[in-house]
Amino acid sequence: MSKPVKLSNASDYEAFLDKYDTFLIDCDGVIWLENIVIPNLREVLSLLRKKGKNLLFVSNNSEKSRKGFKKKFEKLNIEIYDGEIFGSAYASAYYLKNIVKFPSDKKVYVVGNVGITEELESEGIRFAGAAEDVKFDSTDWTFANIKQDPEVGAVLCGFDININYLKYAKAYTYLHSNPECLFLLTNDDPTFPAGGSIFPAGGTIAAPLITALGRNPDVVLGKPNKPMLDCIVQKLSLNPERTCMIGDRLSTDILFGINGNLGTLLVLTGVAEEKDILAENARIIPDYYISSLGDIAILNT
Ligand SMILES: O=C(O)[C@H](O)[C@H](O)COP(=O)(O)O
Ligand SMILES: [Mg+2]
Repeated sequence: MSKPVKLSNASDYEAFLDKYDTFLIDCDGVIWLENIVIPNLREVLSLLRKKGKNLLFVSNNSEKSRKGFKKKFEKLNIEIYDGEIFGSAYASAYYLKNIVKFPSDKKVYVVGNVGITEELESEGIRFAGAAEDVKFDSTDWTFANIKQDPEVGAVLCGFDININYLKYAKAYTYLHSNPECLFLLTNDDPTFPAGGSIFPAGGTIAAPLITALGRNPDVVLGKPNKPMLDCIVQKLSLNPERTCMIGDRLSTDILFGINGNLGTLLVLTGVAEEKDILAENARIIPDYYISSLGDIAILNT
């Protein structure tokens, strides 16, 4: 397997940028770590814009809708425009509406937060669960109180900071009692970087359901999976040869780029480390890697 090329000086950066017109840029671990912007990232993004590059921010983070992401970009003072964000919550809503053609008389039961429900709303898809099942009194708990909504035709599971047993119990009953009920995950990342460490990510939330049901989800939307790429390709006309995926995780971002025949650049500011790609048994290898996307800012001087 060929070794990745390390980008480490101004001429490497120039040659790399010249190869591509469009950059699909991951967020957590590339642009920011939680609420801390990676050093010099703003400058690099404005350099890419000055060079006329197309930018699309492609994140598996389902906590935020496009609206929520836009607010975060603005709060962190990072330039952003409508149509430049594609998150896994939006991919899920887009997929249900345009690929599944989810019936308007059905609802999606959501194990997740406002990012998912805002995107379902934006695509006109009805839902249950999410915020309405956050608070319940466990002292009065009885399984007899788990009532099924007959309109639920899919369960969509993403990152959920308010996950609880009630949500699992409801999601399970929909999926167990109705083999037609679709089981979707926004993404299946095992971990994500934040606060100087890594933490369980959106992909861990569905694990109890998978165990209880004894089956995997029907579709996982986020990177590296094809549905996310199909949704992006259906919306924008991309020339894979002139498009590069930039990310911090091999099993999602870099594999996504490889699966889509895109160029790939791994940054070392998030989950993956240099040893992961240089090891003899490394399986997912980017075309390029760089310590930080912020390093490219030296081209501004
Ligand atoms: O499950 C999650 O929420 C993800 O691990 C995470 O936030 C990934 O976001 P990305 O790196 O794709 O922006
Ligand atoms: Mg990331």
